[in-house]
Amino acid sequence: MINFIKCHGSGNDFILIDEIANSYTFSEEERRQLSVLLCDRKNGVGSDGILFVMKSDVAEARMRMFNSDGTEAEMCGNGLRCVARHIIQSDGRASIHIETEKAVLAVEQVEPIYKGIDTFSVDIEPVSFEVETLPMNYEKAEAMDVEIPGLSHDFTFTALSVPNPHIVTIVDEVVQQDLIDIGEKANNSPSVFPKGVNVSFVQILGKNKIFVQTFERGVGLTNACGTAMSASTLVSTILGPNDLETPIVVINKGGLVNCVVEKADRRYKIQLRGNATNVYSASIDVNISTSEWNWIETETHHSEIDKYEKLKEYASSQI
Ligand SMILES: N[C@@H](CCC[C@H](N)C(=O)O)C(=O)O
Repeated sequence: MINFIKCHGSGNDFILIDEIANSYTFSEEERRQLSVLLCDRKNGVGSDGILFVMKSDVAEARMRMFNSDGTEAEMCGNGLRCVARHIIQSDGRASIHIETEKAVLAVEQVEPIYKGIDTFSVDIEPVSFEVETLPMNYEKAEAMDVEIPGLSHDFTFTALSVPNPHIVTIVDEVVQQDLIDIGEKANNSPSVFPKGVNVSFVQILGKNKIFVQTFERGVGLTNACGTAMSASTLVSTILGPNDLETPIVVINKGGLVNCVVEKADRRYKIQLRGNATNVYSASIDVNISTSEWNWIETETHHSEIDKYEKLKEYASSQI
């Protein structure tokens, strides 16, 4: 039997499995198989990924994030807010640390970004523009606002890791089919992106206000991607009209978040602030070896869902 919480950050939805509270001990292969089985939107529970909450020797907890195709990501910004909420609400402290694959990150509960929405802030770092950190094979050490050979002649991209890999382009209008085409091409170009890449289109809506949509590595088109919105805020601060140290409103298909970019010496740090909404809690019976599973029990969190709908309505009125 597996207990989990179905949650989302900006409509980027996850199955959160607390391995500590439930004393689960999955093998690496089981985590991969569970992700493919349960994230499937047709025959599974349906989600963009699984968040495994594990013990940490250096922080209050450790987060591991698996995409719906079973690959593991270095980081997940929307997922980290959901894990932050989960640990903060059981721990009782409003400000803690969570270990991720590349860094131990500060997370905290902050002022609501919209009325009635419990809001969590997570640090997104380390940030690097060196192409080898994605990794990306390119003729120069950095790829800043350039055409990427083989991808498209119509768009210029900036490559960065936060620390998962991203390429970001600023467009006049987001054309979803272009994003899908480029996302698929980039993720089928191992000679350029040996570990794949998240691809984002950014539309500048005004000063300190952007719209972002992302084709995620290991998933495809999602409602929102937290690390992508952070990377897009940084790129549109360097190349566009956004201010440093100011909450940038980032509208997405699933709602909105705020991102704040800080610069110290030549290093950037981004804070991502937004919802972490629990949709339902569930128990399922799973046989990983036969890929069979059944619902045992679910409890829907109606009032959270209703409050989030209001934020979503407001966000879509802002595009
Ligand atoms: N949606 C996530 C990122 C999930 C991982 C990504 N698909 C990758 O493989 O890097 C977020 O909110 O950051």
